[in-house]
Amino acid sequence: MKSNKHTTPHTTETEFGGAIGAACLIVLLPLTVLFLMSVCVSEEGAVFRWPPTLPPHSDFYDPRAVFIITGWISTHILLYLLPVGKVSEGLILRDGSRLKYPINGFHALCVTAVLVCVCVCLGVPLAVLYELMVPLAVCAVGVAFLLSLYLYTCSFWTPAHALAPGGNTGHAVYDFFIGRELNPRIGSFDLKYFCELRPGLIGWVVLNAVMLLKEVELRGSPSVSMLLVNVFQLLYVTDALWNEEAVLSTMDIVHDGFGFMLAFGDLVWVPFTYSLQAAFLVSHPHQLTPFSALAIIMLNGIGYYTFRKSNSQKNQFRRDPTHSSVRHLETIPTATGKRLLVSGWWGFVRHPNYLGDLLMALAWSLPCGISHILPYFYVLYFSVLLVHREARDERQCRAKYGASWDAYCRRVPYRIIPYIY
Ligand SMILES: NC(=O)C1=CN([C@@H]2O[C@H](COP(=O)(O)OP(=O)(O)OC[C@H]3O[C@@H](n4cnc5c(N)ncnc54)[C@H](OP(=O)(O)O)[C@@H]3O)[C@@H](O)[C@H]2O)C=CC1
Ligand SMILES: CC(C)=CCC[C@@H](C)[C@H]1CC=C2C3=C(CC[C@@]21C)[C@@]1(C)CC[C@H](O)C(C)(C)[C@@H]1CC3
Repeated sequence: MKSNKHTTPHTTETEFGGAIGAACLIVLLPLTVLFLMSVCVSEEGAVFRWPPTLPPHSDFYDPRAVFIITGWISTHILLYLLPVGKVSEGLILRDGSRLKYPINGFHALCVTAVLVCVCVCLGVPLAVLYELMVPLAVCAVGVAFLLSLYLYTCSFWTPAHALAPGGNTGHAVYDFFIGRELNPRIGSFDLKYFCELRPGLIGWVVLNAVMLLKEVELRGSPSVSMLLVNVFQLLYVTDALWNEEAVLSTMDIVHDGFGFMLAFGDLVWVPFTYSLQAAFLVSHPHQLTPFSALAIIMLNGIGYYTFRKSNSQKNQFRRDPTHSSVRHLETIPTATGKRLLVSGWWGFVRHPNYLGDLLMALAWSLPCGISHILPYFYVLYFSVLLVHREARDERQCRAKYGASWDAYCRRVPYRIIPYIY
């Protein structure tokens, strides 16, 4: 195969502070995960305490963790390869082709749920994974680094049209971080699509279940707070896998390369930081009053309704604008032939789905009480991620739709939160 090194024009625009920012993030992101997990299990649970309470070095490695992570990823590779469910086509690529993707993530979730139930019934001590959380995270970081090195190296044998628009600056560290290749595959196995929805996302809810089992082991029964966190987050993950096809049109699949940022995000950040609320509740039990439990359930319900309805409305409109559920909506034309919704959910704010997601994020943290900042880490990080994501999407839409996008922004002035942002 011919190397593309000398044939691809380099992108000049960078994000995250360029090569220096990327280098810092490559070091800081894994340290942040380990720091948060260590603080979470400590008695004080204090993020701002200095020096931080860290476990001894010996606690960072356990051979069982290597075995578990290898087994977990292998199981999900097998489930991905099972010929069940339909096969969908992604959006049209620059060379005019369309890739095929198996839509069987929901099956993988169901099989995992059955396996977890069988383990519990057979008395397999799953709660022991709670003690292995830090070595499991260390091992997942190792997998993310190895995978990113593999992706970066292989990208030099990829044709120029298969590279991501933003991951080809020529700065090795930056490109390693952002990802050079858009849709890296081994045969028909799509590495980015697999990582985005399977091992990390399903791993997150399994870790939550482990926390619940640990709580039962320690206190005899699960708390209302723990049940709420588990049910809310399971609903979110089930929704993502039930609507798996919709991920094929997200910017991560369509626009972003697959490098350290997404590999680490999918395999480490999602399972080990999104499960912090449940981990926190094991070491810091919190009693909810029936009224606060009800208020939190309502908040999650409103958030989920906003998130699902707005995502479904846009997906339906993009698939078939003449469908009875969307044809009454007001739209504006664009030069590309596509139209933009200016009424319904997308006439309320420019990102109603982000608003719903943020309301849910708050509902996942509130069951932990308000005595510590740690369970609110997800809300804070997620707000930053969505504001940054909104700005990136805005740039891409302005480039795509020009004056029509400006007209949409005038018509719908608020980005995520009405009258505030
Ligand atoms: N839990 C987590 O960690 C994360 C969750 N998310 C969630 O993922 C979901 C997907 O988010 P994301 O991929 O960022 O983007 P969106 O689903 O918000 O899609 C943005 C795209 O929608 C289209 N669009 C925008 N405005 C309109 C309009 N008025 N009418 C019609 N089409 C419009 C444009 O694409 P086009 O015109 O080309 O169709 C635009 O690029 C969200 O619900 C988000 O909250 C995202 C990141 C992390
Ligand atoms: C700090 C760091 C390394 C950030 C990387 C960002 C990733 C963690 C997120 C980028 C986009 C994501 C999406 C989801 C999870 C988080 C990441 C990977 C998602 C799978 C969550 C479930 C949703 O329903 C979704 C499928 C729409 C969503 C897609 C984007």
